[in-house]
Amino acid sequence: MRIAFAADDSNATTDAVLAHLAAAGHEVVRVDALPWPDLGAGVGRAVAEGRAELGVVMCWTGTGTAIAANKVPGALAAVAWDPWVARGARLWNDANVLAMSLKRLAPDVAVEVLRAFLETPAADPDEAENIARLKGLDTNR
Ligand SMILES: O=C(CO)[C@H](O)[C@H](O)COP(=O)(O)O
Repeated sequence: MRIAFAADDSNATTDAVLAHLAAAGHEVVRVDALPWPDLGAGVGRAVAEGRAELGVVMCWTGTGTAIAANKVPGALAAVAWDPWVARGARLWNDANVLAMSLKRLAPDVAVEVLRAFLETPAADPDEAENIARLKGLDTNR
């Protein structure tokens, strides 16, 4: 799968995420933009324009890059800090960008969260109406 990735810092957690993406055979599309609003929006655009199927953004908290990605119509970014939340973001929200804190998640936890996000299929059919409403908000701004 093609995964757009950007982070505004690097440490053992970002290294573990990138190592997992490579080991799992994903093609990583690096978005080299700074500061964090630009990198979040850059990953959002990469996904919304079809240059990547999913995106991963990482900043100190995960929140700023998620907010920035969510400014791009077609990008649905979710902050996740454990695998259950990451699975829910895919199943119930159809999220296509995962945002994680590079400061607060240990490397092994970040990889578990990432795996849950990547391995969960998008959108439970029971949520179709809610997800359509969510996507409709893009055009109602
Ligand atoms: O978590 C973040 C945004 O939500 C940033 O990573 C944090 O604020 C540091 O950014 P900068 O070094 O550009 O001031």
